[in-house]
Amino acid sequence: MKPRRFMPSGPLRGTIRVPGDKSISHRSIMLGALAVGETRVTGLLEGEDVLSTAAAMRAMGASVERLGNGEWSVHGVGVGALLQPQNPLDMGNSGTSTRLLMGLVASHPITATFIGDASLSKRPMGRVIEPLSQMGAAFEASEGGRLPLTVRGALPAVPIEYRLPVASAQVKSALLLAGLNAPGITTVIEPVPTRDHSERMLRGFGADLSVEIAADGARVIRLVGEAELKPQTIEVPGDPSSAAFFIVAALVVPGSELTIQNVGLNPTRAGLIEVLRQMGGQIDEVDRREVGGEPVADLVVHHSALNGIEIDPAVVPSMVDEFPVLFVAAALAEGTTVTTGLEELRVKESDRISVMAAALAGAGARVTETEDGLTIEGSGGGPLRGTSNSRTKTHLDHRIAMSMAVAGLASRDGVEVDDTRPIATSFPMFEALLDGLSR
Ligand SMILES: O=C(O)C1=C[C@@H](OP(=O)(O)O)[C@@H](O)[C@H](O)C1
Ligand SMILES: C=C(OP(=O)(O)O)C(=O)O
Repeated sequence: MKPRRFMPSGPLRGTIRVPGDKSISHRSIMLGALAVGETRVTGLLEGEDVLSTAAAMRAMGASVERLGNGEWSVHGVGVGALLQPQNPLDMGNSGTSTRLLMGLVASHPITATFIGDASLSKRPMGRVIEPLSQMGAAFEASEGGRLPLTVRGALPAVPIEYRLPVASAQVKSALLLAGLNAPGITTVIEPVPTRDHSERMLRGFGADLSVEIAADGARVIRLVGEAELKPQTIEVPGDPSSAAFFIVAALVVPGSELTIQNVGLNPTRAGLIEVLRQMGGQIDEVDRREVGGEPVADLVVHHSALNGIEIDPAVVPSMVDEFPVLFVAAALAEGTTVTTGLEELRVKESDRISVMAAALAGAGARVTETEDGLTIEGSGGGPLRGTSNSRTKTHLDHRIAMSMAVAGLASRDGVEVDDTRPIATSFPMFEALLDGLSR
C-alpha cells in the first residue's frame, strides 16, 4: 500500500498534456500483432494495463518493442498465426486486456490461461465466455466465470450473429477480434452504442467491416472473417478518461484556468464534457482536428459554479469510466445530482457505486446509494469537510484513487487515499502532473 493525503490546492493554471488513450493503445498493439509487417505507434499509453497487453502479444509470437517515450514498434504474425503461449498470461488489473485477448485466442488453435490481480479475479467473464463458446471455443473458468481461466481456441471457429445483452465495448470487441479468424461473417448487434474504437481501427487496418443502423436503432456490425490486416502508423490521441480528472479539478478549484492539449473527443467517449457543461461548467474547445482517425481538441477549462442535475441514463456508455470523478463534481455543486442506470459500475475494478459512496461520505459529502446510482447533495461550492481520520479505500481501483485526489484539492483539510499504486495502471504521470499544477 502507498497511502497519500491530497491537500487543498490554489488555482490550477497552465497547460498540460494527458497520456495516450488506453482503449486505443491496447487495440494498437493487438491489431499490430495480427498484421503482417511493422506497425509504428506514437503516443502509446505506457500504463501497466497496456504493458500487460504488450507482454501477452509477445508471449503469442509478436515482436512488441519500445523505441522511445510512447514510441513503439510491433511486428505482427498475421491473423491465424498466433502461437501457443508457454506460461499463463498475467493480465494484472486489466479487464480490457483479458476480454479482448480471450476473443483473439478463441479462434486460434491454441490454449491460453489468463490470471490477474485480486480485483480482476472478481470480475465477470461469463459475458464473453457465453458468445465465444457459441463460436466453438472451450473454457475452464473459476467459480462464477472468473479468473484464473483457460481458453481452448477453435479452428475453424463458427462465425455467429450476437445481440449484446449488456452495453459493453469489451464484449463487442472480443467477438469482432474472434471473428477476424472465423470463416464467414461475424455480426454483433449493439442496441446501445458503446465506444467504437475497434470498428474504426479494424477498418483502418484493412478489415472488411460495415455498420448499419437497424429499424429499431441498433447498430449492426458485420465483419468478414479470415481477414488480412495491413500494418499501420498510429498516433494515439490523449485519453479523455484521464483528462477527466483535470477537467473536474479545474472546474472545482476557485481561480483555475487550465488548458489540456490533445484530448480525444470521439462522441462515444465525450459524455462527461456534455454533462459538465449542462451543470454550468465552462469547457472551451480550441483547434478541433483529427488525430489517428479520431476527433481531438485542446480544452480550456475555467473554474465554474456547478449546479446539480438529473443525468440522463442514455449518456452512461459515453462516460462509463468517468462517473467516479463526476460524483466529485456533484459533491461540490449547488443542489442535488441524481444518477441512474449505472449497474455496470458495480463490476469495474471495484464496485464504483458503493466505493465512491463510502469515499465521498468520509470526505464530508452527503450521498445516498441506490441500486443503480448515487444521489448527491452538493456543498454549493464550499470545500468538503470530512472527518480528519477518514481514509479512502481504493480497492485496487485507479479511478477511485484519482477521483478522491481531486476531491482533496477542493477540501478543507485534505483527503487521505489508502493506496496510490493502482494509478499506474492507466495514468503513471498523474501525481507528477497534479503536483506540478497545485501549489
Ligand atoms: O473497450 C474498452 O477499451 C473499454 C470498455 C469499457 O468497459 P466495458 O466494455 O466493460 O463497459 C471501459 O470501462 C474500459 O475502461 C475500456
Ligand atoms: C474499467 C476500466 O478498465 P478495464 O475494464 O480495462 O480494467 C477503467 O479503466 O476504468
